[in-house]
Amino acid sequence: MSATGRTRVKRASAAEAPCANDIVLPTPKVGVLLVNLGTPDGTDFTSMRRYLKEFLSDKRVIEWPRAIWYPVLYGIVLNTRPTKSGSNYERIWNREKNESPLRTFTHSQAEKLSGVLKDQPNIVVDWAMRYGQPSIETVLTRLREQGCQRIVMFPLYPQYSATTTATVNDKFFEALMKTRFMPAVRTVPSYEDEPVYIDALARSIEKHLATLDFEPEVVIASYHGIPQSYAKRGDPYPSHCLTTSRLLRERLGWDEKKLQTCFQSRFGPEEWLQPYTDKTIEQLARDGVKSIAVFNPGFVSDCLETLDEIGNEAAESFHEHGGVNFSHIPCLNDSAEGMSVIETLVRRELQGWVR
Ligand SMILES: C=CC1=C(C)c2cc3[nH]c(cc4nc(cc5[nH]c(cc1n2)c(C)c5CCC(=O)O)C(CCC(=O)O)=C4C)c(C)c3C=C
Ligand SMILES: [Fe+2]
Ligand SMILES: [Fe+2]
Repeated sequence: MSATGRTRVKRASAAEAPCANDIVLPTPKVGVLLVNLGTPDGTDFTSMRRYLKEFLSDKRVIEWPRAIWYPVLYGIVLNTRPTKSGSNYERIWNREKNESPLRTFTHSQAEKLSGVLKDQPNIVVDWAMRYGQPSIETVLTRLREQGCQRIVMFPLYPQYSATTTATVNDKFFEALMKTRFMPAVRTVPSYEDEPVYIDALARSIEKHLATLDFEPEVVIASYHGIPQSYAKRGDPYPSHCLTTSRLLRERLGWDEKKLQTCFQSRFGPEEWLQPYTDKTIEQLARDGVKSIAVFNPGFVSDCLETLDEIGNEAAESFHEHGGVNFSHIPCLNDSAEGMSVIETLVRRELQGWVR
C-alpha cells in the first residue's frame, strides 16, 4: 500500500494490462448502505403529492391491478391525501432541520454507525430512502465513486414484508442493473428474533417505564399493518410480528394480557391485520383500563406513524374514552440500544469482507 492509500498492482501479463505493466488501482472499499422507507421533502401539497405518488405507485405496496388502482390514485388519493397527510406531518416536523423525524434519525444512525466502525479501515457508511430523497440510486453511485466494490445493504425493517424489505431490495437491484462494474452485494435479512434486537427493545421499554409515575396495566406492541390478503398469499410479516412479541414477552416475563400485539395504519377499504390498534385502545378505555403504554417494535425510527398516529391520535382517543394515563415509548432510533442492534447485524454481514 502506498502513502496515498492506493495499491500498486503488478499485472501478470500484457494481455491483462495492454497499456502498462504497472498500474495504480484505488484501494477497494466496503460500503454499508442503510435504507428506510422514505419521506416527503416538505409538508406542502407538491412535496407530499410527489412522495405519495412514488410510494403508492409501487406494485409491492398496492397490489391491485393498475387499471383499477390508477383511476383511484390519480382521481382521488393524490388530490385529497397530500393536504391531510401534510397537516399530520406538520405536527411532527423537525423544524430545526426542516425535515421529517424519519430522515433525521436515519441520517444520525448512519453517522453513528460510521463512528463505531472506525476500527475497520476502508468502510464507507451512507443512507438512502426507498421513496423520496436521497434515492438508493444516488447513494449507490456515490458509494461506487468512492471505490466501494462490496456493499452491505440494510433494509431497516426488523420484520420482513414484501411491502417493505422486498421493495427496498427491488430498487437496490434495479439501480445495480444500470452498472457495468457491479459491486458484490449482501443484503441484511429481517431480524425479528435476533437476541440483540429483543434485548434492545426490552431494555428500552424497561428504561422508559422506570421514568413513569404510573404502572401501565397493559402495554401494546403496535406494528404497522398490511392487508390480510397479502398475508394469505404468503407474506410472512404477521408471523414475524408475533415472533417478536412472543420473545419480548418471554424476555420481560409478561403474559399475553400485559403485552398485547396490535396492527395500526390501515389504508384503503380492505381488511388489514387485526386486532387494530385504534379499536383496541378505545375498547381498553371503555372497559375501564386507566393506564397503558404503547410502543412500535416494527419501526426502527420514530416517524409519522408512531409520533402522530400513536403519540397524538391514539393518546387523544384513549383519554376521550375514559383512559387516564397514556405513554408512548420511543422507537430505538439512534439510542445506544438501537445502535447496538444496527452495529451487531452489520458486523455480522461484514464477516469475511473485513478483518
Ligand atoms: C397499502 C398501503 C400501505 C402499506 C401496505 C404499508 C406498509 C408498511 N408501511 C410501513 C412503514 C411506514 N409507513 C409509513 C407511512 C405510510 N404508509 C402508507 C401506506 C402503506 N404502508 C402511507 C400512505 C403512508 C404515508 C403517510 C400517510 O399519508 O399516512 C411510514 C412513515 C414515513 C414517515 O416519513 O414518517 C413508515 C415508517 C411498514 C413497516 C409497512 C409494512 C410492514
Ligand atoms: Fe406504511
Ligand atoms: Fe398513519
